[in-house]
Amino acid sequence: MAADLGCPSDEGSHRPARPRPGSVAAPEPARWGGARRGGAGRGGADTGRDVGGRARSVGGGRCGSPIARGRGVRAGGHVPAGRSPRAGRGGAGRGAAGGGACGPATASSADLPPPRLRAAGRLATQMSGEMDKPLISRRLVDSDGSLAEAPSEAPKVGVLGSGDFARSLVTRLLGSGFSVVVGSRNPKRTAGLFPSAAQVTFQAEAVDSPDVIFVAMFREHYSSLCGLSDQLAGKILVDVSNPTEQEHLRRRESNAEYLASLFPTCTVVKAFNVISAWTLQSGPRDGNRQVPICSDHPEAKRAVSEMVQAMGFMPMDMGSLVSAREVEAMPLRLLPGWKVPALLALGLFIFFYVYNFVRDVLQPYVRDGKSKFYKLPVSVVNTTLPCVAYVLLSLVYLPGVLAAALQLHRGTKYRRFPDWLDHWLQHRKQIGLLSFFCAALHALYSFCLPLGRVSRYEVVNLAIKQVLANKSHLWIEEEVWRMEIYLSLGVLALGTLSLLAVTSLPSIANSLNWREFSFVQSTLGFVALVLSTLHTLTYGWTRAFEDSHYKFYLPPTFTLTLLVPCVVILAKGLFLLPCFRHRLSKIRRGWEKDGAIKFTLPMDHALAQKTSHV
Ligand SMILES: NC(=O)C1=CN([C@@H]2O[C@H](COP(=O)(O)OP(=O)(O)OC[C@H]3O[C@@H](n4cnc5c(N)ncnc54)[C@H](OP(=O)(O)O)[C@@H]3O)[C@@H](O)[C@H]2O)C=CC1
Ligand SMILES: [Cu+2]
Repeated sequence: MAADLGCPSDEGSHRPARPRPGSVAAPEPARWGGARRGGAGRGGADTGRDVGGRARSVGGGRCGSPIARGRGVRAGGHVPAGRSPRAGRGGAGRGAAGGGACGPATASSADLPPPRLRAAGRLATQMSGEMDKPLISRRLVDSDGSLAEAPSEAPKVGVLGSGDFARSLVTRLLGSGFSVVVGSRNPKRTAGLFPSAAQVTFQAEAVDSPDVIFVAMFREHYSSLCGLSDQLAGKILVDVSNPTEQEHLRRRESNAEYLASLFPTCTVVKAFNVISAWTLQSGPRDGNRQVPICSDHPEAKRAVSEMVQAMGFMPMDMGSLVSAREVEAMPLRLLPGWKVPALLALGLFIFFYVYNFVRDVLQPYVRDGKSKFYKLPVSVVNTTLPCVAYVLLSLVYLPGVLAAALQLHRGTKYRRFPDWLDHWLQHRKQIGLLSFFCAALHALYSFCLPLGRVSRYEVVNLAIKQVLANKSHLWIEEEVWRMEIYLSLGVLALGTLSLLAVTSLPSIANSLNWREFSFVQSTLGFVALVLSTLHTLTYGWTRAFEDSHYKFYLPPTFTLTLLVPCVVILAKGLFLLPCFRHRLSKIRRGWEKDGAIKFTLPMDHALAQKTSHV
């Protein structure tokens, strides 16, 4: 497959003349200063990590690649003699045949010089130390704020391409202490776009000295690099590209695998495709620090991982190059995990909106000819939102109840739940957050209600009626109490829900231990459900029993919404009964009804004896 895609070998390919249009800064020893933010290149330099030329340790140090440690890769960067870095991909055959992929006809993957990869490993090792150093060295910053010159001993990295991504990458690499050489088809035109510390030259010259070369180009232009295959042999090519959704669906082979098939004598590493040019430029943030990396060659992967760390990101080992397809799919995903919960929320919203419309707008219009269509934008929405929030909240706790019932029924926890229940359990967080969102909107709408003309006219009209009826004091004690309790319970329910929402944020969740997390999510979540139920009941009060509230024979909306939450609350109450609680806790600790495992609870021998042979 790979060989078919390759372009013919081009041993005698001509090289373009090599003028040096880009400024090559005079090398100077590095002295590291404070962090800064400021303009360099197009959008301003970011805070890169200054680690160049100082740290010498890896593996043992805290900047040692977790990938290398986790996978048992030797820190020395040694490749066993005779073992090709690309042996796993069968590159030797392709390279020797010279018919398919780009590359010298005689080159094979077995010819790949390990020292080159070792050098790359050392390069990254140099860069990866002392992560807490200031991000950009003062020496690298010109008086005009642009990046000036890279230190002489800084390891050299190549970048092919001069587009948006290349420019951000170069800025960050320079800020992280690397020396960068950019390869462009037209260096004269593009040199001005890069910080002056970067050397901008023709592609052929740019790939000569660095061992690691970023290919910051689109896939369709990869084959235009075939003429450089001699010089690229044995080097690490970093594929940063992303396909479009259509391309991803159409092609079975990832961009990185395609690049590897074009250059069988190179080692291809997939990395950085999930990081946008903007993030590269502005610096990593908590949410998007992870950089998935995959390659068939552990040493190359380690070298790139350590560069990733040196640039302030977090490498994530995704295995061999076959995973590149999965890595390339990552930026294409649109809110994975939210589709079903969002559709569920939308479905519930539409159902309750139509139901409320029929009861509150259509029925008065049909029966009395009263136009209440003004209720559509605010009033009907505000009666719908709490229904959706409340039902969604109960749907967060219903699958847990169903799972417990299933375990009780089966008498074991070692049988898989049906797929639908599994999926439901996995989506509880998203359903809960959507419930919080609807509840928060309901609170906002309720605050805004008095601002509308409707409530103003209603108050004035009521006042006029009172005056005409010669009544001076309107005070219905029961209504006052109902509303006070109703409001207070609503605020408490929303407050508890916000606590749940906040603790579901990864940064907060990570700071809690398991017991704290489950207390908040399980116990407080249940409290929120009970508070919401009481809020709904005080809203409904006696209306469920009054005929006038059955419009078109449809019961009031709140009675419908009470259905699922009440089932959940009752079931939870049921599972708290000692007989169910003990059995459930035994099952969850490994006991099985008819299975091989006869489990005895240490604290309760008598009960264990009674139930172990049920
Ligand atoms: N932009 C982003 O935020 C991200 C981009 N990426 C990936 O990075 C790669 C580059 O993206 P981006 O910088 O936005 O793209 P651009 O179109 O801005 O840049 C592509 C560069 O490729 C070079 N190139 C080399 N050969 C050719 C050719 N034959 N035809 C056209 N251009 C050629 C050009 O540089 P020159 O003229 O100097 O040779 C050009 O500047 C893509 O694969 C993209 O998927 C990945 C993550 C994020
Ligand atoms: Cu409410």
